[in-house]
Formats: sequence, C-alpha cells, structure tokens
Amino acid sequence: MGILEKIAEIEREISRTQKNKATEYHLGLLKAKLAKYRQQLLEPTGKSAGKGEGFDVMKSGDARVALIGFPSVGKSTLLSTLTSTKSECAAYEFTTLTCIPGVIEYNGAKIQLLDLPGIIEGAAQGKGRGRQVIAVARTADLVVMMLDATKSKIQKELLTAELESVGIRLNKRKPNIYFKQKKGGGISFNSTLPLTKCNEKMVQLILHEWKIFNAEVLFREDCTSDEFVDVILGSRVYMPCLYVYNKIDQISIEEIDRIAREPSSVVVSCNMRLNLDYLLEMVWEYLALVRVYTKKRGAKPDFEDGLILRRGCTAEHVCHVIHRTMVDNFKYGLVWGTSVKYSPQRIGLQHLMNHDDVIQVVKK
Ligand SMILES: Nc1nc2c(ncn2[C@@H]2O[C@H](COP(=O)(O)OP(=O)(O)OP(=O)(O)O)[C@@H](O)[C@H]2O)c(=O)[nH]1
Ligand SMILES: [K+]
Ligand SMILES: [Mg+2]
Repeated sequence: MGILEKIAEIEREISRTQKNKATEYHLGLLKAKLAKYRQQLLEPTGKSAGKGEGFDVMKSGDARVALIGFPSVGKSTLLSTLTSTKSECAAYEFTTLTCIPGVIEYNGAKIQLLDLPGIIEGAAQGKGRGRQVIAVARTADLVVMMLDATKSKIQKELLTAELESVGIRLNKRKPNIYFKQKKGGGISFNSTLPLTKCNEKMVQLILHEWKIFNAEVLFREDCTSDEFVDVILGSRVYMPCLYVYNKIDQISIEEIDRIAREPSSVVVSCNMRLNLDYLLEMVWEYLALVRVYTKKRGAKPDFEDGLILRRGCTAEHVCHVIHRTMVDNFKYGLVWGTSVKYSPQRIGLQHLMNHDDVIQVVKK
C-alpha cells in the first residue's frame, strides 16, 4: 500500500471513531501515525526528491510575505495594487501559475510580497501546485491568507488544515516540551504542572510508534498529544498569519463589522482600495519589524536611511548592522525615543530598542 492510501485509510478510521475517554489512546495513536506518514510524504528520499520543481525566487529585502488563498480571491490584484509589479488578474481560476515577487516599501523597509497560484483542497497531497506553494510559504516570515469575504467561513478552516498537515502552524507558539533521545535508560517522563490533555501512557505509545525507546520528556506546559508529536518531528514551522478578507465591497456593513472583529483579521477591497493602509500597518506589526535611526555626534539623525531590525533587538544588534567592529569599540550609546525615559539617555549594549528610536554610539 502506498503512503497516500495509508493516509486515506487512517483518516477514514479517525472519522469513524467516536471521540470519548475509551478511544482516547486509539485516536491519539492514529493521529501520531498520520503525522508520521505525512512527514514521509513531505521528505521523499532518493531520486524522487522532485528537484527543480519548486518556485525558485530569490529572497530579498527585509522580510518575506507569502500570499496564500483559493483561486480568484484577489491575490494578484493585491500584489498589483501594493507593489509596482503587475501580476495578471482575471475572473477565471488559476490565472497565476507561478510565483511572482513584488516589493512593498513601508517605513523605509523593503518587504517582499509573493503572489502565488491559488491552492485547492488536497494541495498538501500534491493537488494543483499545492506542494510548491506550500514550500514557498514555509520560507516566508508571514503568511497572508487571503479569503473571499463573500464566500463561506469554511475556506479558512480548509486552508488552515492544508497548512497544518504539512507542518505549518499559524499564530501558534512552539509547545514548551523538553524532548531528548537517549542511548539507554528507557523513557523518563516528567511534567512541571498537572496535565489534562496528555499523559505518560500516551507519550509512551507515541514514542513506540516512532520506535523510540530511550528518551527524556519534560512537559512544561499543558500540551496535547498532537503538540507532543510536533515536538518529536521537530520540523514544524511556527509562523504568524494575517487573515485578509477581500471583496468587502460585495457584503453588508454588518458582515464587514463581524469579520473585522475576528482575531488577526483584516477586511479589505483590493479593487476599491479600501483599508489597504491598515493592512500594511498590520503586516508591519505581524512581521515584528522595527526601524532604528543612527546619528553621528553633532549631526542630525540620518532620517533618510533607517536600519530595519526585528522587535526585541538590542543596541548590540544595531551595532552589528552598522559595522562588525562596532561592538568591540562600543563605550556607551545615547538614545532618543520611546525606549528611554529621557531623551537622550545613556544606554548599554543590552538596551532594548523601540521602533523609530535614534541611537548615537560613543566609541571607546
Ligand atoms: N468585487 C471585488 N472583486 C475583486 C476585488 N479584488 C479582486 N477582485 C476580482 O477577483 C477576480 C480574481 O482576482 P485575481 O487577483 O486574479 O485573483 P487571484 O487570487 O490572484 O486568482 P488566481 O491567480 O486564479 O488564484 C478578478 O476578477 C478581480 O477583478 C475586490 O476588492 N472586490
Ligand atoms: K483569478
Ligand atoms: Mg493570481
């Protein structure tokens, strides 16, 4: 039996099995098996590794955003509106057949926006160009899932399931579980808090499924067995995602209002250019980018050329971007902006920088 049939069979069995206390272990194991086969499907070994069938688009700029959605939701219209690149838009499905990069300039940053072919249910199993699209999504810093506001809610769930099945986790944190394979000693299982969704027996069963008989497992969070499987596999990608509902020119104000209140959602109309400024603000926010200006002693800050960094960056990170010897020569910094109480304030290398701060480095 091929992997695809095995997957289909397990999926059938899962849907046949009632969810209750008695079937808990059986279901957990089935899902672990499913994850194992899907993993094999994603990482074919040997010659069948499908070389050169991906979309080879060079990464460029400060961050990469991938546009994922069903056909004809308006992905290409968005790219053509926000960037100077034109990607063909049309009323028929699968207008876009390859990966088309454009550049958004925002807050002095260059954000690469990738227009991609529409994906359909079963994409992860290789339907349409699904596998290639998903491969590109894995390389992005942010997924913009574009949805048609006039269509049913189920599109979002279907797409999320497609991405989940290939190991992409949207707007989720990595499970806080310590896992280490050992040479001997059996399986040692511990948790730092009472567990309500998973237990030692489940963990044992799952590990046996992977033929792991010696390991240390420590749950630091009340995780599910699915999350534990994610940790064993290790190849999961945790990515921020914005749900962008397009074509709001076609629905009622009440509907728009309802959708706009959903978490991580933005409502737009690409054709009518509605709410695109807010979309850019949210993209910036979700990419967690920060712009920092530098200033030389006695001179005005260089507002023409900000440095683009990630949220949580320190003065040390800024120094690294300016010059590789800067950190060694760093005596202290002077910072103007929202990260300090007084402007300017003397700061050290570990100082956390905020968006639009100005920094002057005083050398030894
Ligand atoms: N009413 C309305 N139609 C829109 C809007 N944005 C795009 N469209 C229309 O939707 C259709 C599909 O747009 P595309 O940009 O080609 O969609 P796509 O997602 O790139 O489609 P594929 O490349 O085929 O996957 C076109 O007829 C657009 O004119 C919008 O804001 N409102
Ligand atoms: K289209
Ligand atoms: Mg398109």
